[in-house]
Amino acid sequence: MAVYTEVSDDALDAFVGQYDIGGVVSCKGIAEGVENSNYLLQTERGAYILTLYEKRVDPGDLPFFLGLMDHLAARGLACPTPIVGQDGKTLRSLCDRPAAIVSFLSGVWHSRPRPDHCAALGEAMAEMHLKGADFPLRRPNSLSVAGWRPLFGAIRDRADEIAPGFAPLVEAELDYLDANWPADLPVGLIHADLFPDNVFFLGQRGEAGAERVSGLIDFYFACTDLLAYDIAICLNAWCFEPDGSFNATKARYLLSGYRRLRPLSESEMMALPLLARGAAMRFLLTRSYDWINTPAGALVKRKDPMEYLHKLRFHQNIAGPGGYGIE
Ligand SMILES: Nc1ncnc2c1ncn2[C@@H]1O[C@H](COP(=O)(O)OP(=O)(O)OP(=O)(O)O)[C@@H](O)[C@H]1O
Ligand SMILES: N[C@@H](CCO)C(=O)O
Repeated sequence: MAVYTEVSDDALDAFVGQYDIGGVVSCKGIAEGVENSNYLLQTERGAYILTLYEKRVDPGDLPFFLGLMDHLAARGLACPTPIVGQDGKTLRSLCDRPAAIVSFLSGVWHSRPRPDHCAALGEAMAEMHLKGADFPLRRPNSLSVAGWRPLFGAIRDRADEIAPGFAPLVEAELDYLDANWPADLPVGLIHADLFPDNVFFLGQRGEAGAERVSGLIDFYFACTDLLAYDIAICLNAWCFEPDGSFNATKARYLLSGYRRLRPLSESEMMALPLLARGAAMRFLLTRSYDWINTPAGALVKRKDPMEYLHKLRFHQNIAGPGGYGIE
């Protein structure tokens, strides 16, 4: 459970008193997520999400994240809207952490998404890319190719705790990614963490095509980067089965859904295997870092780095976009 910071009743009442959302009815820690402390806040006016920003979020980036959600929500994308306080601000401080309240979105996420969910995800991601195109702020992706080597440097000494032979394997892959990472693909606003738990669906469950995306959440890795890299992250996060096998049908649906709204160039298609290797490396490294560094006693379930080592190996053997079910 991702609650790193406990909030006392008095501190919460004083905090919520700075908004026009009524008094606190209840506030419960949310048993999902690994990055920040999240609470489901029920007030006299309705349901909200209270987030206290923790370790990996740079406070200097918060105006970007909150401004982005505001921008996308104003253009009709289903995403949380930051709530403005009586002082006109969305960002303030609680228990010595930066904190904000955002709107609550209904829906459920699917731990085993079907192909039709992947198609809907593809469309929603393309809609986000299009609606983010005129967002005026920029934020470089600190977890892209230039950030991976320093991240690995921070865990290299304990790399054998992840897997025997982990260090040389990662170093060889980093050399390859550094040498081949594309520089000339379309760039824009990307989510960069669009995993199934960050995409909510509503509608008739169980019936293919009957559910619609009701919300994208967790914009706290959003940045300015290659648009196709966002797709590569999703190929990793949505298209592998629990037994580790790759589901090319899901990949085809995901890419077709995306291309219905935003066509992909030939160069973007050809770059997908490389971008997917990079995306696998990103989550392999952050999960490895967390595996080694999560504080004892934190109410959080660590995510398995080995899942991403397996995915990396899969993409290393893909020659072109045909490997993802498309030509
Ligand atoms: N706006 C929202 N509406 C409804 N539920 C939300 C909202 N924001 C967050 N949640 C709930 O809180 C959980 C954790 O949120 P979030 O994914 O932002 O946390 P996180 O710590 O950044 O996690 P991670 O980066 O691991 O996905 C979500 O799975 C969801 O259940
Ligand atoms: N979605 C990430 C956690 C947040 O970065 C993962 O599954 O590793």
